[in-house]
Amino acid sequence: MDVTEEMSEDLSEGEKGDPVGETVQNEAAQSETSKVPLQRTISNSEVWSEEEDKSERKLYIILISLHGLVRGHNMELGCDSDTGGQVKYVVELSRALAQMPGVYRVDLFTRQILSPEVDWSYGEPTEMLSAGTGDGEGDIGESSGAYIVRIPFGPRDKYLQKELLWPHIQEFVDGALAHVLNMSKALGDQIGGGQPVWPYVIHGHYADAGDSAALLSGALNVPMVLTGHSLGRNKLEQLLKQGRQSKEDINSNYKIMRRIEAEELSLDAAELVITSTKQEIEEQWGLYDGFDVKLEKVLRARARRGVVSHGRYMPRMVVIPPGMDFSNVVVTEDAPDDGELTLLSDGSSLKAIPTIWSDVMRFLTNPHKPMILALSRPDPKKNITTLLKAFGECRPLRELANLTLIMGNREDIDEMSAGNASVLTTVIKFIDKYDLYGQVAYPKHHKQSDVPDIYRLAAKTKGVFINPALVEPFGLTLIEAAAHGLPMVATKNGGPVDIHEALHNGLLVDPHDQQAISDALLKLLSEKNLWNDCRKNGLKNIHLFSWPAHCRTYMTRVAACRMRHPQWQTITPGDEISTEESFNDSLKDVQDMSLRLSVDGEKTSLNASVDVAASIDDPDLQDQVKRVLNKIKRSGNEQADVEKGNKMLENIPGKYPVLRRRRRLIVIALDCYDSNGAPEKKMIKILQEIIKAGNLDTQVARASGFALSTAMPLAETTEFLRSGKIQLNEFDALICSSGSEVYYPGSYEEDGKLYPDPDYATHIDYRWGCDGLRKTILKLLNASEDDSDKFRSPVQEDRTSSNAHCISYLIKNPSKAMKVDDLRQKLRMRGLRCHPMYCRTSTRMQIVPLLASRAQALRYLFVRWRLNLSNMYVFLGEEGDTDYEEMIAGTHKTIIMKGMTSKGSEDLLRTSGSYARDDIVPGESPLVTFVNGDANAEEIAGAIKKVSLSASKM
Ligand SMILES: O=c1ccn([C@@H]2O[C@H](COP(=O)(O)OP(=O)(O)O[C@H]3O[C@H](CO)[C@@H](O)[C@H](O)[C@H]3O)[C@@H](O)[C@H]2O)c(=O)[nH]1
Ligand SMILES: O=P(O)(O)OC[C@H]1O[C@](O)(CO)[C@@H](O)[C@@H]1O
Repeated sequence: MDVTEEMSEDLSEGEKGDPVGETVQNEAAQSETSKVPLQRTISNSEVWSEEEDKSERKLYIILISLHGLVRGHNMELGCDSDTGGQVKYVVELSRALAQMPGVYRVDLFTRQILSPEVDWSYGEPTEMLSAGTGDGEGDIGESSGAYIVRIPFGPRDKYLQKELLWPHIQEFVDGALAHVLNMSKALGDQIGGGQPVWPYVIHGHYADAGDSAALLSGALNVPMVLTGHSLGRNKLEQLLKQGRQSKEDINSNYKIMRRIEAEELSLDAAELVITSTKQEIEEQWGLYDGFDVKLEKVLRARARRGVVSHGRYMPRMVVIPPGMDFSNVVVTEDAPDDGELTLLSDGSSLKAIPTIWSDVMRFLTNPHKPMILALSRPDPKKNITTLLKAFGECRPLRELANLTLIMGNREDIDEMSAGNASVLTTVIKFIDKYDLYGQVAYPKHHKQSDVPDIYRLAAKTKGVFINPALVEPFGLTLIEAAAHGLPMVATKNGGPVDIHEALHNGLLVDPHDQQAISDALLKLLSEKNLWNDCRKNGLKNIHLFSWPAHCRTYMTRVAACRMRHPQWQTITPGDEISTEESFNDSLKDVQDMSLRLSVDGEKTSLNASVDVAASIDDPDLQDQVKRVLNKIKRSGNEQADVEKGNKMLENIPGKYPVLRRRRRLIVIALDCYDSNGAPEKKMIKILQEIIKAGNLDTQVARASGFALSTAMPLAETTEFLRSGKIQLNEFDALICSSGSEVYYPGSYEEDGKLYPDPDYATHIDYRWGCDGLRKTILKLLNASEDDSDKFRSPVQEDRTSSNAHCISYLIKNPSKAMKVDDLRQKLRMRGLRCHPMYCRTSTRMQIVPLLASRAQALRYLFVRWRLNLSNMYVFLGEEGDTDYEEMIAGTHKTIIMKGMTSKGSEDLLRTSGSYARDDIVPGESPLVTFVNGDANAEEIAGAIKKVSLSASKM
């Protein structure tokens, strides 16, 4: 049964909804033409208002493109599977966004690669792409502009192609988080009046950066945007269709299942998905569990009418095609002449022509013939070999034209990746087979600056650009060709359909149909009028693809997202305070301040107090006083006297977690349970030893804290600790119920009762639809809410373990339980975004919010209390609950205790054919060490030292 039908009782209101996604592309440019039927012109009021934002907003935007071969000058494009159009896209987008009024800084995060295998420029920690335009009042801001920020992660001295980066994503996220916290603070000092300037949006490009952006935006509680560029499900479909590799081989070569899961997670977390074409929404994203065209329509219509959707969400999709950098384009609207080529055939003026022309022409017997140009990475999916066959087997085409293949740069084919090498070998074999010598050019090298000249050469010969890719998500080369007056023949699969609809500059073909390819090329090359029309149309409409127009639409769409950023409800002394002494000094200052207020005017009115607060020089102190006053205001007593504030301030030391004053946190996350899911007694002993180990070194002991991280709820955790006579306040933090609650023993406590951190609750609340989930899970698992029916029901809600952000179930028979992969898929298909997991030796299933987990809880401690992740030491077993893998990697240090856990819950994690643990966790890392489960305090302290040392050598 169709999912929307199945949900009919929830979503019964047969709304019509708008068409899915919206093509609001480049409306500013669009107003210059009325010819483009597929685009909806959005109204001026929807467009980012320059005037308003120039004065009021100073935005900080983060883009992520992960693999690291990204730089602002002489980009290496087309060399391998990492150096594709996305690199150019993100660099040009960063520059263009930084030019937008209201945008202060754009950071493009990528990997720092310090390896002799790649150019030194990829190792520079930062690179300025463009200077800022200041704050709109003529000042150039200190940190404004567009920057590439290179974050080290994974092996420092090795280049890793994008398919191998998956196990290192957690480390990237932590490194990026540290940068964001510093930058937000620095920007706060520069332009935010001392308040942190949080990222306005975090935008992931491609699956890997989407995965990272989901975690980072979740850790910071800011909106996420996604651009897919090229989608895994589509690639898998196409590769299977080609029939050359089995699904297993495709998975092992391309890590395709891990990539697909990353794309699904990105859909779960993103507020907005930017696509380059309409086709990408319907036919590509439509293949994903987490996106359903029909359901998206219904949910959007309901949201517009304010009708509840029972916690179901679909990201908003919007078509905004990329722009182009026109600065290197030289073209005249008139038909080209071949004057420069004539000079060349004289042999007298070689110097007058671009070098790349002679590099191409040396292959050709008659360089005056029209040139069929293909320019792409030598990736099998670009289908260059079918083009070669089409050319080689079509006599009239060979007589009429030459073929030029620009396939990146190469030194030695044997050194290239298997896929790329096989394309090049086949090309050379076909040239030989069809005896195409003198008719096909395939230069070994070209520079980025040569690319415009290559298009110009093809246009001069009245040639044609061809992109025969099996599927092309967008196709930057097609707009580049059009901008140079070169008509196109392009695949009818993917973006070219939209490009053709906008530009009318050529013909579309079935890329699997060799005959159709040669026919289309012949037609376009031989019908002069058609060729001229296509050239003119392309040139006339190319302005539709402009970056400034892209950015205006982009900013409008982002502005419509529900804005979120870290906000603490509870009183927190200023961010600056890092030592106990300075903390106490500041606190005393605030108390003095308050005391003065109350002495000066006993019943000082709140407004008068606010005025006095405003006169305090120190912004942090001022902030603290304001917070207290606001709190009084919120209490509803307009004329509240300041004594009340004093009382609250006096109470701060007792209420305020000591975490901020810690330099090091030892986190114990050992999942040791017996077959009933009860905590094993041996845990007590090991907890005692770890605490002892942490206190052994008296120098660091004072600044060291402990946290316990567990699937158990608070009551059970407390009970267990008591049974071992371990004081609750040995721990600074308790991360309970699989990361759905955080407690600070000794703080947030009233009448001996411990309350969870309310700010954490707000932080993880994103997309949490508790009631909808409860209902759906009962349906999916064929379970019953009725206690009298509980013997028949395969699961039963464990109410004592559930809380506002965790639904816990007892599993009756783990061998029959649905795997996490399956359950998550079914929930996603219904628009329910959450984090399902099994724990306590598969005796419990817990559903927590999408971005809540024990790993994310540690990131929260970093954001909230500035306890740097790299100063955390996490103790784990060799197995654990299904959220355990995410805790192994990251910038924290991990100590794995051997033989501690007899059984985890991993059996219930993945279905067969899914991705593997190696795609989540790095095989070896200097940040991970091992110690025996029966180790004593000295041995444990030794392991802590050992991992610190190996980490310091990274
Ligand atoms: O030898 C080469 C090959 C390519 N390029 C350049 O690299 C870019 C390639 O981009 P594109 O043709 O769009 O293909 P991909 O590399 O596959 O890029 C992916 O990302 C792009 C941006 O989203 C989308 O347009 C594509 O459809 C998608 O496959 C273009 O600027 C080319 O000029 C070179 O400079 N030299
Ligand atoms: O073949 P795939 O894996 O879909 O990758 C293509 C993508 O990879 C890149 O080349 C680099 O990330 C992109 O430019 C492009 O989006």
